[in-house]
Amino acid sequence: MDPHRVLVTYRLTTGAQKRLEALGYELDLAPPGLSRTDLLSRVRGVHALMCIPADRIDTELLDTAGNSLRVVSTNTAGYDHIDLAAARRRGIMVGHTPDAATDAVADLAIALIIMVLRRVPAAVAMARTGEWSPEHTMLLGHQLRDKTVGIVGLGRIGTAVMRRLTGFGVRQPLYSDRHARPEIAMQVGARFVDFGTLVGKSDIICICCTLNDSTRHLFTYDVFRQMKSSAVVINVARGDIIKQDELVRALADRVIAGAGLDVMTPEPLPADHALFGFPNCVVLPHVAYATLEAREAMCQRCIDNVVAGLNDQPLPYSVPN
Ligand SMILES: O=CC(=O)O
Repeated sequence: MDPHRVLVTYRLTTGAQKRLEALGYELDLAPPGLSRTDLLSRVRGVHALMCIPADRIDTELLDTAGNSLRVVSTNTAGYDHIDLAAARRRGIMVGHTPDAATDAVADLAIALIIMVLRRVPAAVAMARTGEWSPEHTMLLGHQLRDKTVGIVGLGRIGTAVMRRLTGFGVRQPLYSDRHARPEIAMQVGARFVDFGTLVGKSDIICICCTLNDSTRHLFTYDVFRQMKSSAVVINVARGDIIKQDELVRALADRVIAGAGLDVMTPEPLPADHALFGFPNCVVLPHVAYATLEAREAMCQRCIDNVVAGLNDQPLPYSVPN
């Protein structure tokens, strides 16, 4: 029997690549940054596709891949770039890499909170120019103690963010979600509230939920207006959870005090985008998952899914039904 064909659209870690090469598949290790046209041409006839969010996995792609395709394995926890219903209709298994980057993302969420509250980018810029004096009113920010943090989405990442926050002396954290999660909430001492309450009461709102029809554009100008004017919003989930133009307006109108974004729309964000013009808005290039440890775990899980799927086994990290 011919070997299974596997297309990989991103750069694997050295360890993961060696493992994949040893599995005897016919590999197409595509150069990163594959155009849609190249993706469509390379996906034809493959049995497994290892992909990232830049690759839109829709009907067109699945049709182009054809009947051979058995597994789509995304190297991410999020899978909003995959048309799950279309994959299901074709009997294609879909896997992701949950929990591999939880610690990395939670660490970066804390970093973003502190960067915004303590005006770290402005401080770094000031140190570089040497234009600072030892007076005591320079770049005053806010500390975390006694602040109310609201987490939108108490999944793995939201919980990991809350665990980290307890050491900072924050007030009892709030969370909103599709439903209460009493067991997890008890572990981290969080209180379930409706979204409106969370928005109105929080000093720091950290978006950790998945992107789906109910969370797309959840944060509008109207929602920003319900926040305290001293509040900041952090997004380590997906850009489309915020109506980005309305965030720009809210920052311009000083409706909120700042934002820290690891995700945005589109990615990369054009260099002349308005969000880069606000000193109180920290924008990072979607690097929350970017630690060596997380990356290795993600690549290995992505391969685990392919190996299982091509052996007609259930995927160890299947997307939820
Ligand atoms: O964005 C990264 C992920 O979904 O893992």
